[in-house]
Amino acid sequence: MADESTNLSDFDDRFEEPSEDPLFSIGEDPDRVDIFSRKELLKVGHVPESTRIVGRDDEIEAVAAELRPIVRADPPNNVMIYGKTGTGKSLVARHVTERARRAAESNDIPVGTVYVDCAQHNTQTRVARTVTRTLNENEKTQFDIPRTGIGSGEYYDYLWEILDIAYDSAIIILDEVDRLDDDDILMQLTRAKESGKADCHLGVVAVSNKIEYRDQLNERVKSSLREEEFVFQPYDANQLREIMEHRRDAFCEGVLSDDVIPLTAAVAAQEHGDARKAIEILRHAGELAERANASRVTEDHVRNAQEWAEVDRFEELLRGSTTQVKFILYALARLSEEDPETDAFSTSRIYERYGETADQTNATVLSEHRVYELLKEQAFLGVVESTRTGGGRGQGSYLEHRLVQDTGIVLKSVLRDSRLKELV
Ligand SMILES: Nc1ncnc2c1ncn2[C@@H]1O[C@H](COP(=O)(O)OP(=O)(O)OP(=O)(O)O)[C@@H](O)[C@H]1O
Repeated sequence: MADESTNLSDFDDRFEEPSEDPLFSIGEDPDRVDIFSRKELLKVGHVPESTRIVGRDDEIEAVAAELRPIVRADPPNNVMIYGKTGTGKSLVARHVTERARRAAESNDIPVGTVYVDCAQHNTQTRVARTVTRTLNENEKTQFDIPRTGIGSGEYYDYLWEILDIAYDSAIIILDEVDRLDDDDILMQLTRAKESGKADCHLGVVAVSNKIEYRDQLNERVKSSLREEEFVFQPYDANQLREIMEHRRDAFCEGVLSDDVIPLTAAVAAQEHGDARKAIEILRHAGELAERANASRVTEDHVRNAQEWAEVDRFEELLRGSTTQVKFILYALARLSEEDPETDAFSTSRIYERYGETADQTNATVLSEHRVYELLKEQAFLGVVESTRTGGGRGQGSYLEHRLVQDTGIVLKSVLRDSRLKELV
């Protein structure tokens, strides 16, 4: 592994000036048209200002009502926001929390706010560390909180002191809260005041796309959380269109063809009304136009960007699957392509094609039974649909399998695996 402290500028310098490196030469193409003017508006994680937030007024008002007491130095209510991915949960949580902080501060009430992505910080220690280090106001507390070497208990000790010294209230957003490996953190935070650990009001805004999350919490956590729940509904095509219209200025004037935003909205609405997907497809369509040196972003760029997004999503679904599983899916995809009249294929037919595929790349060929088991596993994951047929007279019943996703998408995705590339 490379030494962490290796300075890249120490590497052998073959190009005197960075601009001389042909790999990075931008070139002055007189016909080149700029596509983006403020691309950052389409970046994942960008928090748009309030004028760009569309169609969530009721939700913003509802969440704000729970946090409003902090403006009068009263305790806020805890909030739980559920909803499918890309429905604006994190956005609303962050937006309302920030506005609450500003409103309280204009009344001279200091409010601390922290955003924790629990997918990244999924242990009690990591969450406690992030919250403590973010809220630590060094000039007021004189604490220098270590990054490593102490456990959650010590972080909490610091935290309670920081809260007492620096704040009247604090709001902690726990995004993707279902990814936490331990719900004790919720107990610690929601009971801090009543258990006398801190004198500051603490509000938790928890966000999850798993509606069943609450049922998994233990009774003590549930009773201390006593939260207000909100469920965000997916966006329809009109709302998605509005959301993108409000970021149109990410592009240079006149480069978006008229049908680009409506088409992107229609595509994302079919998916399940995911605003993130819509914004990603729009950005990628622009990048494709840029790479092709086109002067406008067109419907074709959107369609290609949509396919790219689907291949990406399918790849995500296969993350962690072995190359053998990809051989099996490749075999099934090829069969479906070669024989479009047939809707589903028996295990033995897939096995035969799989054997040829594995042979071609000199990979180990698994037994038919193992392939059957792997197909059943893929059916469980929703990649394959397996149905039992009656079979003919004298034949027993057997399983037939078909791909759930479009064949082209599956092929593009599995062929990204370097072992399968040689099949092309
Ligand atoms: N109402 C809206 N107005 C403007 N932009 C929005 C709106 N809703 C979502 N977005 C944008 O869509 C993207 C996804 O939103 P967000 O991250 O809030 O979704 P989420 O529901 O938290 O999704 P996940 O569960 O996957 O985290 C962000 O870039 C966000 O800015």
